[in-house]
Amino acid sequence: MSTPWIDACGIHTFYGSSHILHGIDFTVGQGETIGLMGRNGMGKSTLLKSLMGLVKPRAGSVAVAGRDMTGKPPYEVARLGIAYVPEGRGIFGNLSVVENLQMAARAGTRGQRDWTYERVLETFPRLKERLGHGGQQLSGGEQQMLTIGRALMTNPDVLILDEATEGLAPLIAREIWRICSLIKDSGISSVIVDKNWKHVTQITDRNVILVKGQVVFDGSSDALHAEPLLLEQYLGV
Ligand SMILES: Nc1ncnc2c1ncn2[C@@H]1O[C@H](COP(=O)(O)OP(=O)(O)OP(=O)(O)O)[C@@H](O)[C@H]1O
Repeated sequence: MSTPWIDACGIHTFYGSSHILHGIDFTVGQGETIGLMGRNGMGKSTLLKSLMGLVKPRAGSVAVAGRDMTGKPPYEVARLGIAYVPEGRGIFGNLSVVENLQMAARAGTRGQRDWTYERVLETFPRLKERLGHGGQQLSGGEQQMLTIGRALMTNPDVLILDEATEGLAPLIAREIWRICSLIKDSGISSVIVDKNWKHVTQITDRNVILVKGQVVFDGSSDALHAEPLLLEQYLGV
């Protein structure tokens, strides 16, 4: 089997004395699209931050592309091809759409430049109409498109999307799901956190559910659909 892009073992993460993640194993294989689910406060964002080096796990290890990155800073993790779109986004509001995209441009870890400025604009027609606008003039949905577009400009191997469609109008959310499918088809691995399990499982190969900082389910979308009681018990649907 090829080396996974991300391979985390036995992660324990704390905020002060609060023990949030209790020994999580989490892998992202090459070309895999993974849904990370669970109710509010179960530790999804904390897991993503632990993978990215934004929060330092107290125990366990994180390998990226076969290299031990445990405790390494976020920019080093990002340089190994992991693009992270945090909850609540984080574009540069005082820069235009063009500037936000162009400042992110770089080749990927294998020199790939599949995602060019032109391709990103083709993928996000709405952004194309707003090139000169400042980041802060965009709607929430457009800001989310811009953050995803910016992440793609780095030609990542893995795209991590926290709360992919949170707070977006249904039509815009649908557009984000369309883009997630395109990203999957392009061969980029992704980890998608979203409340809408129906949309998530339509495009994911594998789904991981967290309850109180532990993995309670790790399986295919078909396996999850076949167990409606799990959905009710773990996701409250
Ligand atoms: N910076 C922090 N300091 C202290 N506690 C925190 C911090 N960030 C999160 N927590 C707590 O850690 C737990 C897990 O939070 P986390 O954000 O990882 O959950 P989540 O599954 O992503 O949920 P949500 O969908 O609400 O973001 C929660 O109890 C939360 O209150």
